Amino acid sequence: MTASPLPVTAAANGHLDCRYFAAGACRSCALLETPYPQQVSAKESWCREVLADHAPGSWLPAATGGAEGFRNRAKLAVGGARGALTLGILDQEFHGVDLRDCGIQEPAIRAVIPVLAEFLDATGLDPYDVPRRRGELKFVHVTAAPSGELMIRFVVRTQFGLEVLASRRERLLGLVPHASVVSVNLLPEHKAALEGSREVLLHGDSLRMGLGRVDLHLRPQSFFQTNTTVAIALYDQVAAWVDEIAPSTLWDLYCGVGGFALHCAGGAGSMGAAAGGGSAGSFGAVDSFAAVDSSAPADSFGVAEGPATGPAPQRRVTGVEVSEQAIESAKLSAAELGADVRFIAADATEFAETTLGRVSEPADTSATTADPTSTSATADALAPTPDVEVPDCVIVNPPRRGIGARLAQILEDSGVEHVVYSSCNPQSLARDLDRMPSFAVEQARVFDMFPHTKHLEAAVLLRRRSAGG
Ligand SMILES: C[S@@+](CC[C@H](N)C(=O)[O-])C[C@H]1O[C@@H](n2cnc3c(N)ncnc32)[C@H](O)[C@@H]1O
Repeated sequence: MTASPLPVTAAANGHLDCRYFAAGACRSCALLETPYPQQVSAKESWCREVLADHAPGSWLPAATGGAEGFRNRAKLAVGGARGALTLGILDQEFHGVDLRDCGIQEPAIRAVIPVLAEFLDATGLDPYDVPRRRGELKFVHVTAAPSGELMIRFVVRTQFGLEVLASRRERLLGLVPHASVVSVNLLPEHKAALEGSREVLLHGDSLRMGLGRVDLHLRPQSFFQTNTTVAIALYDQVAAWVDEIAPSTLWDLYCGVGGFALHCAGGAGSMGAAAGGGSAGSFGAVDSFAAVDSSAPADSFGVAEGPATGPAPQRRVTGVEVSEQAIESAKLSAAELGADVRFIAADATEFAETTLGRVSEPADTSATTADPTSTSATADALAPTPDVEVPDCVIVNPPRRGIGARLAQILEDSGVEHVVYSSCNPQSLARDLDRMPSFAVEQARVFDMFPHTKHLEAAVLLRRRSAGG
């Protein structure tokens, strides 16, 4: 299948018309036929239902960032035939379906897809043929920064594919001069995976994600929230909660490249002053949020609307993340901001257990978030941590599986007063809350990170119940 030269999407009143969807060629946006405001209210209702036993004190209005052009990352399967490649998805027979005009991608991604298709066509490399297990080109991953700069990653099967692409590096940079990072990832195995473990940088090493108050650095294999506008809303909401709590010691577990830790370090507004120049201090993107549920009660925990004034509180912040690369990026961002944040490459559960002390074994010991491969890698990082104290507040933002029984029990048995839990899976969030009965859910908010799908991000603010409360 080849690309259509016709524009295929048009958004009106938050509704996205998509010819790919209408033709049945792509059904990834399963909720596309539901008007966008209804999608959001249905997600809120579902989330309230899933968390009903935990009775949040209040629900803040859902944060949304628009129904079109919101995805900052495309993971495009390469299909078609040599010289006539498709970039998009593979159908059930593994034939390429070209989605270069997909309307949910950020404009910078939509603009570069045809350029990348032409570049790859000119290499003479074959797309990977799944049934025959032959060919070279598997995926192209593109991430767009708010500046329009790009990270482009090619996933290939063999060293040969890598060498062909490396030999055409200059040509690619001529075609896409705003590519800050270009890399090739090797996935030699025949398996349903989007990338392998070996990554070879051809150009640059990290993409600067300018989020307003904080610039984060993103390397090829690190996690980043897929919707930049909504990610900023999430970071600002959590920073507002943390500022209200005013902890002197804060942990950000599963910190990735440091989004929460850096937004919360030193209090809202102080980061801009610390950063000086650049994009610091701009709150432009936050202005575009729509408050979808106007029925939610207003209270003092709003999203920060601008830089706070006055001296920044002294706050000791520690970020913990299993990916060493992500931690390197976080340290770089902290240094640029002049933020005194300690970042540690470690398993979150092991870190908490080592620091807060051993706890009684939870009932279901099978459910653990500890990464079995991380033990030796993190042992050194964890050995002596004399300057890490029991925190007043812990932020957790785990993968879909949640924090699991062990970490939940550690937090339950600790002296930690507040937990902020940001989750992309309300069901694992509810399970983890069941394991922490000492905490009450004070506030909750849905962040529509993934429009047109049933997925969502939910953040809750927890406070330890007072004795007898
Ligand atoms: C949902 S992402 C959140 C990242 C970050 N908070 C952000 O906003 O970008 C989950 C992160 O947890 C990390 N992770 C996965 N398992 C972990 C573990 N056992 N201990 C620490 N970090 C882990 C992943 O590498 C990933 O960066």
